[in-house]
Amino acid sequence: MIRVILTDIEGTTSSISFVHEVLFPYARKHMGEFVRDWRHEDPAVGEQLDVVAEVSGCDRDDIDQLVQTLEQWIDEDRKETALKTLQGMLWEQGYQHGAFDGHVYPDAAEYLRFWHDRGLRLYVYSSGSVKAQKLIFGFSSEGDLTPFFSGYFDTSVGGKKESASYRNIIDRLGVEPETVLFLSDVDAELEAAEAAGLKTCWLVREGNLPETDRRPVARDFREVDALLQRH
Ligand SMILES: CSCCC(=O)C(=O)COP(=O)(O)O
Ligand SMILES: [Mg+2]
Repeated sequence: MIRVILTDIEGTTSSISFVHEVLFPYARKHMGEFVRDWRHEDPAVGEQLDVVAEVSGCDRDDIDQLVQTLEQWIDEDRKETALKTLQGMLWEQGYQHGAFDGHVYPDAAEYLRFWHDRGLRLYVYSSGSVKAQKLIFGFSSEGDLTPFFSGYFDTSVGGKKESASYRNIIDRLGVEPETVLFLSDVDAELEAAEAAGLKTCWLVREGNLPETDRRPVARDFREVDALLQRH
């Protein structure tokens, strides 16, 4: 019996194109100005720059090199926690200034509400920081969806392709792994979740459905709901 839904964002609740064509370019454009303006004002920015220097081996005092590293990480779609934390901070300005709304598929919004109202507990697990997760759902094209979520997990629990991360989440939720359904568009994330004992469903929002009997596949959250009815 599924009691908890744990969902990915990019490619699952939200389009890949919104993340790659709106959020990442905004971060790429504003990163330099953001870290230069805020590194002395906000200790949290300085802390993340310490981590960037440590991970990359850059000189902590060379702000140009640090910015260049962050821009390169954005181009490479690196899931570095420090980058993701800084992105969350600067996207806040974009959402607040109305530069964009968070894209959420209408079917995702509809069924998140429906599952919440039916008593399922909903959580997010994304490489985007918890702040970025709350922003995309709080400023979403479908309205404020944050009241439906009971909690958020980012890469501070571990990478999404590592099964230990899912075991961490299960420990924190205090539930049996087989009562949790993890939704994602990435095969390797689903495999890691399955190795930790979670149930999974593969979201394929675009293109042909893969031929697989390894796990259920759904085009949208309506099809996920049909799967839930069978559990
Ligand atoms: C929280 S919106 C930004 C998403 C993001 O930065 C990202 O890397 C997407 O990762 P996901 O784990 O949601 O596929
Ligand atoms: Mg994804």
